[in-house]
Amino acid sequence: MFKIPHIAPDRLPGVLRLMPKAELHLHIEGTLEPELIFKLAQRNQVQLPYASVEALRAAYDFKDLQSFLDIYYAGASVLLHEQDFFDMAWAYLEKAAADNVVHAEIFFDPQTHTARGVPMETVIKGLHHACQRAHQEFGLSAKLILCFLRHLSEEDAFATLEAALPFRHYFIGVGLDSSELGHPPAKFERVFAKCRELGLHVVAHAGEEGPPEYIRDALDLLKAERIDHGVQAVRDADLMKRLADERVPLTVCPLSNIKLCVFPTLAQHNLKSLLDAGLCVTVNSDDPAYFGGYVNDNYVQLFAALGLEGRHAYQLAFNSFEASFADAAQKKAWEHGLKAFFERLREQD
Ligand SMILES: Nc1ncnc2[nH]cnc12
Ligand SMILES: [Zn+2]
Repeated sequence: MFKIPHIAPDRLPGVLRLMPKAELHLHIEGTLEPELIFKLAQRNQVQLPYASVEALRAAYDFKDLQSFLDIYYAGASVLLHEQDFFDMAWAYLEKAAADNVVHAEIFFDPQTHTARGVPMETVIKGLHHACQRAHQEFGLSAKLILCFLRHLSEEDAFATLEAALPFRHYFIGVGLDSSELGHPPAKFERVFAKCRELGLHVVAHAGEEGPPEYIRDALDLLKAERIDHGVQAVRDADLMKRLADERVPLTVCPLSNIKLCVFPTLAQHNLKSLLDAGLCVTVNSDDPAYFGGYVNDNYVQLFAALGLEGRHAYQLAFNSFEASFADAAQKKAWEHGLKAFFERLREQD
């Protein structure tokens, strides 16, 4: 077994920031910073219901998932042209590269845009070109995952899939997001079956606010390969055992869970219990522009609040590569790089 060197607590934040990692739960529309929202609003002559960047930021005081989603969809209304989607994704990818993210699997919500008359092609090509450039400039591999909005109908999801098929080679999978309670996975069983037939990877948000049954249904009905959030699994011992036995990855988003009142404080977050139970947990930022931090902020604040150590850092980064949809050779290379990173820390001791 690879021996992780002890890292003094004061060195840990620096190590977490420098450590190579993958980000697997990131909504690109959730990276729109207020400054960019205002810039795009001006460029596209879109009227915003907030007087200033400060007034918009002051509204980021959420009581649950729905209160966040209402503002998040309003923020996305400034995106109209391919350049807008490029600019949004590029701003995120620059930050991700600075955070030593070597691989990102990025969610996008096409229905938020097509419902406003923005063509699917505009959305996907703008995002794709930013991903391509990040690979060229930073060596960061960035892949897209198309999410269906679960508060809309399955029929709408089918129409969205149809519209996206001409651009099939620009995205690697599909996901399910938006308002969870009252919109169980069963609602999307047929469209997910179709996506699997098309060879797309499938993931789903489940157990963020919703009950453990939604996680089980995401696995059994949608055949989800990863569960986004999944923190409510702790309420069901059988489900916990299954998630551990099958090593189903959970893409956990600590700062998101605090901002949306899933846990009262970071110190009360259950990520350590999930890790200790042997689950393949990963750390991610969800909607960093709204939740107060990008992926490294999630790592650093979580580690401080829960008293996590170097071995947890290694495990979480390792899990992020294991849980990714990259091919086996690529995963091996990243895992090798991660080990080399921790070996170098030992030499510096
Ligand atoms: N945390 C989240 N849960 C569900 N849908 C989302 N869309 C963007 N962020 C989300
Ligand atoms: Zn999410």
